[in-house]
Amino acid sequence: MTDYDDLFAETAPDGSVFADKQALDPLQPPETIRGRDEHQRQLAGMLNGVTEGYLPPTVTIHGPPGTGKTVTTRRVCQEFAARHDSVAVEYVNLKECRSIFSAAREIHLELTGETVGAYEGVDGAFTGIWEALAEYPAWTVLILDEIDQIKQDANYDPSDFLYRLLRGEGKLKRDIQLSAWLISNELVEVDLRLDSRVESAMSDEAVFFGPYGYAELLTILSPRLERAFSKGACPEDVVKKGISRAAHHWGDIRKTLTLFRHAGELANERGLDAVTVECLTESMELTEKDTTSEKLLSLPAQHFLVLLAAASLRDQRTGELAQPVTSGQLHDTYTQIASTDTQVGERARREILTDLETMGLINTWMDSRGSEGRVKQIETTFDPEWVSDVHEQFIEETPGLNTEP
Ligand SMILES: Nc1ncnc2c1ncn2[C@@H]1O[C@H](COP(=O)(O)OP(=O)(O)OP(=O)(O)O)[C@@H](O)[C@H]1O
Repeated sequence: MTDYDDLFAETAPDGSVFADKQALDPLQPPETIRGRDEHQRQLAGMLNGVTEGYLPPTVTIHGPPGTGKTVTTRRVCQEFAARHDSVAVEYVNLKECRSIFSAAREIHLELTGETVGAYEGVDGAFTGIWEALAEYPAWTVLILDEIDQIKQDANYDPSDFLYRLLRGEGKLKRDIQLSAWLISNELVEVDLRLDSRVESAMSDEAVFFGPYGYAELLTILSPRLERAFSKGACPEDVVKKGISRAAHHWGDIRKTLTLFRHAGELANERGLDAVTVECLTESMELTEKDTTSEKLLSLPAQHFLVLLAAASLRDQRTGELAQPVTSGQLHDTYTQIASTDTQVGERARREILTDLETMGLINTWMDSRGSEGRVKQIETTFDPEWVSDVHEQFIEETPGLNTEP
């Protein structure tokens, strides 16, 4: 029988470097938005358009992961709405939405609390959304996070989707203005000129969030690190070194928080009183692998298969994974690993490669091969073994996906 006193005593943290580990959780909302003053000014300026009777129909907030797009946008909008009765803000995360219908259904659910049946279709969802908005204040900002996910629907066209969403206001008896704020890693090009009421020059605005630099990461992280670690357990030189490396390699706050969490865990495992530069160096690799694996596991199935094909070819002599691979080699490997009923054509694969490059997972370039002409080369931006490492888990989490061993 288990002796629980012993069990809990043995597993209790002993002399941990952490005082409040939760402070390193990226999901923890920060008390204050730091290091994004210019962006907050830009967003506030747009919201203040309300006082002049104008909000842009769409605003694209774009930039690489972990650069504070969501947290800054939500905070500025909420604070503005709290000061203006005529303004409402709604936030919808579309990260699970792989189709136009699921996106429309998610927005409907957020605004009404009710689920739209599949039989009601996209039109039914839009109608429900507009019925709900009829009860809203004169100005509504609808924040649509991770809108790039809908791209997986081959019929998705951002201009058409937003046109359908925004033009609904014309159907209302009373005047209400809807402004869609789109958060995405890429710039979403929206052209609402289909609608003669919207002047193209005024139709959309874009705000870019670049990777964080050293000074910004330091201002954002200092209070969190102070809370997270016991006094003296994360010395100043380690903090500076960690932040400098994180700024140089990523500029991503989420990865930087993970970097310090792993470094602290390594220090604990080794019975140290404080995090050392060695812990940090090892944590860099762990963090890179962790965050990349997470990204790989959230890829759409075909994207994963194409990446797997780019990272599965072994050098016959050394047994090492071959990098880079040519597009011809990728094609051969892809047709071997993807079962016939799941394979997509060459054009779709080319588009997927472009997506993977935008996501920062691969680099591609053209090489001149004399008589063979120009050949496309493809290389992963990380250790290619990591794709095989998550292969099994990916299959388990993706029902219906068949791959050959
Ligand atoms: N300027 C900031 N001030 C304070 N905390 C921040 C700031 N930027 C980011 N954070 C912290 O980092 C977390 C992640 O930021 P956020 O989700 O806004 O990034 P993002 O750019 O939207 O990322 P993604 O594109 O991956 O969704 C936030 O929940 C917050 O805890």
